[in-house]
Amino acid sequence: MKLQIALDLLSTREALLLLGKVAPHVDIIEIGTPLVKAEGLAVLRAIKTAYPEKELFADYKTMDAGELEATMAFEAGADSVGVLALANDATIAGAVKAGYAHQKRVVADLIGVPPQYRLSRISELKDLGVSHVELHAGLDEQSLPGYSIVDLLKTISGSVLPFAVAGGINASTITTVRDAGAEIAIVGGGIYSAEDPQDAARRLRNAIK
Ligand SMILES: O=C(CO)[C@H](O)[C@H](O)COP(=O)(O)O
Repeated sequence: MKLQIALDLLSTREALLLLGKVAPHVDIIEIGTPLVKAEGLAVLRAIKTAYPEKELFADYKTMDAGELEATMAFEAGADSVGVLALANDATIAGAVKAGYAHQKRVVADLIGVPPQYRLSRISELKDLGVSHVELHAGLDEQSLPGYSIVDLLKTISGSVLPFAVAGGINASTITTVRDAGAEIAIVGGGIYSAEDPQDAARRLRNAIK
């Protein structure tokens, strides 16, 4: 299983400072939605220039104009881009078309898809040419009473596509995510909010070695 850091920060400077500490421990660098909203395409270019050997994921959460937004991200250096699974099929198909054109990856983010529809939506996404999905409890959902990553993981069992997982993963839950069959564990706050982000990233890496 790969480890992806979600840079849900507000400036390129903060992102580069954090990566200076944690990059050796992660496989994929995610430009988080707040960061790309704050800094635009320039942050993709800056991070890809600084870390050309790392896979770069742009968390666009695209809901419309799939081909255009995916193309923008790919041309700025992203290796993969996120489109919302809730988007219209035409949006998904547009993003997939851009992925083929650039030989890069489109990830459909299941955030907001009700649990009972997740598996059927994944089958439809597969038919649309999507190769990977993200099982995702967003920051707001995680803050609700009773949120449990174990319950979240139950809803992906039987997926016909490889999946990443995001939803407040930390060093004590990452092995559960791996054991559920995830291809990628995405960690944001578990690293950037830790007292010692370098140590947090190292412990996450060691847990899944
Ligand atoms: O996309 C996101 C929120 O919408 C986050 O990047 C994702 O949830 C990972 O962060 P965390 O580990 O803090 O949940």
